[in-house]
Amino acid sequence: MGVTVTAPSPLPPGPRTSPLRSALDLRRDPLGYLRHLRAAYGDAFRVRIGPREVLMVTHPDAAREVLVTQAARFRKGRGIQKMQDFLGTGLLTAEGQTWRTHRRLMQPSFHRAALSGMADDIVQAARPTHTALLKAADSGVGLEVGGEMLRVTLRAVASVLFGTGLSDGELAVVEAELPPLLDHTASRVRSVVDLPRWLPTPAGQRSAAASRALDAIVARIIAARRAEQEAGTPGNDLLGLLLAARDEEGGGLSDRELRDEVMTLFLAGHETTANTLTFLLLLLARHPDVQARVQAELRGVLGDRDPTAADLPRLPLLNACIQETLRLYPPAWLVPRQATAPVRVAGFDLPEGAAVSVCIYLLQRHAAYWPDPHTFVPDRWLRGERTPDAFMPFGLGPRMCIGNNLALMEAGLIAALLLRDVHVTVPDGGPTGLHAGVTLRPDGPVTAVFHR
Ligand code: HEM
Repeated sequence: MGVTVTAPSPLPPGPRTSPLRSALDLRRDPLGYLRHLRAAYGDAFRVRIGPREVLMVTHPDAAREVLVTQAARFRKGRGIQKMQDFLGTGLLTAEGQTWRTHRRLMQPSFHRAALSGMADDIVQAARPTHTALLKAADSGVGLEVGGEMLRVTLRAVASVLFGTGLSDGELAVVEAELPPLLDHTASRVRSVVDLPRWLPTPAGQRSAAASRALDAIVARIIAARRAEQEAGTPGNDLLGLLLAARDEEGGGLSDRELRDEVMTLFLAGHETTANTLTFLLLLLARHPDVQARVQAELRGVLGDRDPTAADLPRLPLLNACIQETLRLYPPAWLVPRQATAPVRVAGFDLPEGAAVSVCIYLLQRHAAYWPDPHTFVPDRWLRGERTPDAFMPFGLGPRMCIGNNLALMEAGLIAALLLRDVHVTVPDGGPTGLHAGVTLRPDGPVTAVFHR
């Protein structure tokens, strides 16, 4: 009987710099450093991030190995696991059977047909921003777009989740309390040294108080909705659908599970979509010719009407601009994993426990897949020159974003409403650098001047 002996693969290539040097390079300019490493070592390379060596993957085939074909041999990276402090066990952080059960229960609520009924709520949630932009246009005063987009997507997620169930006072609490909580969560995810949770740091205490305030609101709404459901009127917002969701045995989500999922959807669906809209406005300001064509498209299809879900497929150029924005600036630019068994990725054998990250940012600018990879060319999508293999802003495989249709609908509706009536310019050109934290965003304020 023959024995097959597989030769051990070489170690992935990577710099021989000291951990300190690597930490400094990563801190100063993470994307520039990773770009430099790819140029020096190829599509898969080794880089030290904090205390760990990580295999960085920037090629679609290797990304598929990690996220699709061998997905069962990975769990989420350590950073994501730290989010459990605030999120509890929601879709983003759950693993194994718990994740499978929740994903199966929640998936139908995120199908396009279920979501299209929420389009009007999204447009209403964007109304205050629309008014703010018109006012800014009339006064000629600059407006910081990044903050405005965070506010509008927070209101949009709140309205999709709760419909009109959130009182104005509660919305104000959510608007005040959620951002610091999300920031604190993001900084815990990024931090290399974990302070114990019981250590009373000011940011920790602030976020614990915020968490309590939000919990009280979510608990009140869940209780009210359960009562309405028992009375036969569950409501068609996302919370109503989640409350009504049942698995094959007739089981649903408990109050605690619903709370964790609601917080997860706030976290996952808020800043990602806001950053997409901020980059979109910045890119259109830098490409006034494209912006003029987008506006002509919007006026042709909408006239003076508000956008609806049915309008979105009739706005090919706007959609192409959103896709091209997501290609150049994927908000979830890095997807980290940890191997739960020995695996082979990009031809390298990795032991159980190895850290692997898919760098969506570099992958979507891969020169073998995208001609002129660093340039904003929305028309490539209209000409059918897109390469679906090398485009994965929402990830791939079983853990792919559950909110992708919602995000595209939300970005499309908000952009259509705003750009129908105003032309955006960024007189100082806007920040040239990127902040690559948990999400990717411009590394400074984007101060826009609007014109009617
Ligand atoms: C442009 C906006 C968005 C982008 C770029 C984005 C991107 C992603 C990516 C790349 C993942 C996969 C992470 C991984 O595999 O580790 C993910 C997961 C997820 N996203 Fe999104 N997302 C966006 C908007 C949303 C929205 C609007 C929601 C819901 C309100 C949402 C909810 C989720 C959830 C719950 C997960 C975890 C899914 C699971 O593990 O089963 N996302 N997102």
